[in-house]
Amino acid sequence: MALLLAATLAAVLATVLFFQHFLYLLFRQRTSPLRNLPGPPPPSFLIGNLEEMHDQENTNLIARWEAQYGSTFVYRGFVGACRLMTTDPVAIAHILGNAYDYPKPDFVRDSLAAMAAGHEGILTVEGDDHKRQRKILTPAFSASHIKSLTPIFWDKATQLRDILLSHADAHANGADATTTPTTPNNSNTRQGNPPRIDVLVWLARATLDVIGLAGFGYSFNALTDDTDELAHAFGVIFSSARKFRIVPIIQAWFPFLRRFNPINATMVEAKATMRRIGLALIDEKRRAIEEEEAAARARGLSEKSPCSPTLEEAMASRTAGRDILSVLIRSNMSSVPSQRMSVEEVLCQISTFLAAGHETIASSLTWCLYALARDPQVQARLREALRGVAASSRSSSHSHSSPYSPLYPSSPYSPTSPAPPIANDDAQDLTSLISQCTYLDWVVRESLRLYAPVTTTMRMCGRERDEVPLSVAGEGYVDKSGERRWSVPVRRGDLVAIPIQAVNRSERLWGADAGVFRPERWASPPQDARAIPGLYSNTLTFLNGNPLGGNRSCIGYKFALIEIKIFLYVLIKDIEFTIDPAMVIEKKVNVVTRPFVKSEPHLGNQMPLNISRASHSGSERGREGFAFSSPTISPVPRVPPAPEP
Ligand code: HEM
Repeated sequence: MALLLAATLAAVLATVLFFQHFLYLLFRQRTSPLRNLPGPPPPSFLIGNLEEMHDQENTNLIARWEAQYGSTFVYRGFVGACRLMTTDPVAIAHILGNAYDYPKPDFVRDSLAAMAAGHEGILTVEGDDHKRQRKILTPAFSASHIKSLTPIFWDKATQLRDILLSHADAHANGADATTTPTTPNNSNTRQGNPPRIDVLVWLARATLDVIGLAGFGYSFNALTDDTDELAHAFGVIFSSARKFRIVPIIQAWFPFLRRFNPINATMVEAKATMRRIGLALIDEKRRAIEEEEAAARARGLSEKSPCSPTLEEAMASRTAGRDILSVLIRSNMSSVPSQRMSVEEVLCQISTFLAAGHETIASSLTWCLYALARDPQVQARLREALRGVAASSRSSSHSHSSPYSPLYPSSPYSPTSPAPPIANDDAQDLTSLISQCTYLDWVVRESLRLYAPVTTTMRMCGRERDEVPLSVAGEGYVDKSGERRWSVPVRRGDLVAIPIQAVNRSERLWGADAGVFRPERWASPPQDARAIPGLYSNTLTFLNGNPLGGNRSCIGYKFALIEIKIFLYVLIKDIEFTIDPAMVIEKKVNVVTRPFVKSEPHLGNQMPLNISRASHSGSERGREGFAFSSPTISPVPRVPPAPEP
């Protein structure tokens, strides 16, 4: 009886608290200064515009709102709560430049933590914890360090190319390509046509292999084997298609309801696997570093700090000591004890890198290949530029000492055999060469502009009150009283959406052809676009930050750019990608943007492209031996393609 009474009281109390919070939200909403901004009417009182927002990548929603309400407006969330959205470069610079005063809202951090990043990883922590972690992680992402990892990128790109070529050749020779041992069950081979390959799945495997080796010295071997338990565990946690569900929206405002989420046994098991392997990796790296240090001391280097160049040089000879996790652990060990990361924090970085460093790059490369398949002229021009790099490299270096050189059309190992040794100075030289290839650079900039893997991010005002400034040269906005304003009043708890993709594609900033894939635009980007406060290339693809106010920009952007360029070089040089013109590709966002075929939603995320061995034209053969790098490339006249999805 007493138990029943207690349960009833608890239920009544919970209901009262629930309604009290609900009333508070309604009151907050009625008094919000954001109510005075223009914006689209909410189709639903309960969930505002959230359902439309969920599918915005395919409907051009934000561009339509921007055209109708200007660059700064509000849309509605749960129970009509105003959320500020702006494509105004000055407003975005203010919010990103004061990142610690505009943290990620709790519900975003919770969903990132659940996705893979954990609650103590750099993607989810805020304030001083973030500053401390970022400082320790920074050396692992320096340009010179990432360059030392490039042999891994070359190996994996070449291994992928060989798998795809063996598939294309088997098909050309009349064999049933689906029987190729290394082919996952995702090809659709039609007689007479080049084989259709789901490039998304292959790129996901290759980039997982890269982050495994470069990130932690861990071999997933995903290109040749899909049985690795860590890869499986990660796949479960970072699960695929996301439907619009109302429960997480309500949980965002009533966090205690999250306790009632059903326990998913597969997920629990996957998290336990990630933790077990992560702890083993940390332990292994730490012991290796301690042994290295002991060996260095024994050689008379004991007075040097663990990060001194001499010791770095000594360690650099071992691939095992070069991965990001090793550098992070070394940097952690040499920090002041009070500033070090705990084991739990280091563990969270492993899953963060897996999530942030693999799906994003697979998505970028997939969309880039798609754009190139839809525009054969750009693809041909890129191939010609890349073959020019190869020719120029051959003419400048007569011998490549490694048993495997990425330059040569066919590597001497088969896709199923173990990867060759990674130590490869040639790989670093060639990386420097392709970094100077102007047309490759334009293609990468353009595809990262048009297909930013992360399309929107969310921030919350942490200041009691603030005025978000807008561009004085811009139009501002007209408030409900008819007055034009150039700043937006916000208060603690107000949500701000940063529409990365919409800014990257804004016609106001990029001109009327903003939605078209046109690498030549990078010869002279429009003046208005130069105001976008992006870390890279006047786009928001990698966001931006400010070391004083908080730097939440992508720490891995140099890693990403080099990996993307190397993969494009290796693949495009030898493989021609085409797409069935009747196929409609749409997007689905689950943290990163993935494609699916509109008529085949039951097949989930995929990007089916046709592949064949690229031929060498006479003019390309004639170019061999000539320097390729010309800072100005005259635009090729071509029919403007249709806007991209
Ligand atoms: C094309 C590839 C990539 C894109 C487009 C990308 C994009 C982004 C974006 C937009 C953010 C900010 C997220 C937010 O605050 O809401 C971010 C943060 C981050 N990225 Fe990347 N990323 C890429 C590759 C990588 C790689 C390769 C790594 C690591 C190996 C990485 C590691 C991180 C980390 C650790 C953060 C959190 C930084 C912080 O909060 O201080 N990313 N990335």
